[in-house]
Amino acid sequence: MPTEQEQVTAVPRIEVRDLAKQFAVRGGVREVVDNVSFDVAPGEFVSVIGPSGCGKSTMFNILAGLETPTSGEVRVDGRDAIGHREHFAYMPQKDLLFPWRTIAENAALGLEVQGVPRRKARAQARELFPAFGLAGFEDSHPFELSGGMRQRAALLRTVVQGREILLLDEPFGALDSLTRIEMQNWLQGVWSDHSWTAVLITHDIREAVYLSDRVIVLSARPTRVRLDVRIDLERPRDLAVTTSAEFAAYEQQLIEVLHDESRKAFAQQQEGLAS
Ligand SMILES: Nc1ncnc2c1ncn2[C@@H]1O[C@H](COP(=O)(O)OP(=O)(O)OP(=O)(O)O)[C@@H](O)[C@H]1O
Repeated sequence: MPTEQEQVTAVPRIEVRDLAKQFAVRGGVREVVDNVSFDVAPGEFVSVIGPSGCGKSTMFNILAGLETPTSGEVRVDGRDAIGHREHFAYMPQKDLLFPWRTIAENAALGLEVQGVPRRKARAQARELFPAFGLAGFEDSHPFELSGGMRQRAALLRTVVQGREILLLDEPFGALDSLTRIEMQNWLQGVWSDHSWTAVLITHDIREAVYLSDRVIVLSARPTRVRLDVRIDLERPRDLAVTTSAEFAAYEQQLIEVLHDESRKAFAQQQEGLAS
């Protein structure tokens, strides 16, 4: 455990400062992100929740270097990261594996694109198969795997490229509830084994509390940080913690704020429809 002094002086892994994003739309501009600021410490697991359409994916695209902000800063390990794509291992909602490639071939693809020779890339990817629960499936094709396994293979493909900050955009949204719980437990395990820093977008408050050190609630559009809550539940966590009074209190606090913002977002959408 770092000392209190080390925690105070450590450079945050990710610094987001006064981030704003507007899109040009017919008849004007659409303000989507409005002065969002937060830090993520090295090794921290932070979840981001917010009403539908508030700007979560836009913010993630800026972090991932896929979109440039209108103003504000993103720094990774103290350095400007705007427009840089190399820092983040991205786990999307859909696995995006190539159906005609084997899992090992899919997993090595990112390395091969970076110029690593094919044999070396595949050997490097294969080393991670056991930790990702994929041992024995190296030569299978995506259609032979379950949804959860395909998601793990997609994450393996980005992690093997040495990107140690995970950006997880609702990665379990399409999975059935039992597989989802298995994946949450698996993610908790690999996250702590590898000391990754992780930022997760989710609509599931229970998932956010269960996995996170902190949960950030974003407001309705244009989005701002409405609440930033530290989750002080002991780790490692197991399912029993989800029935505790502390867990329920966190859920309640987050649900109230999220519902308040969702009502505003819904009203905005109604106004938009009426105008
Ligand atoms: N390229 C674009 N041009 C114009 N508007 C955009 C563009 N990209 C996103 N938006 C708008 O920005 C807003 C936020 O979209 P975004 O996808 O970031 O929200 P979200 O919080 O991720 O939504 P959800 O929770 O439903 O996935 C939406 O109103 C969307 O229409």
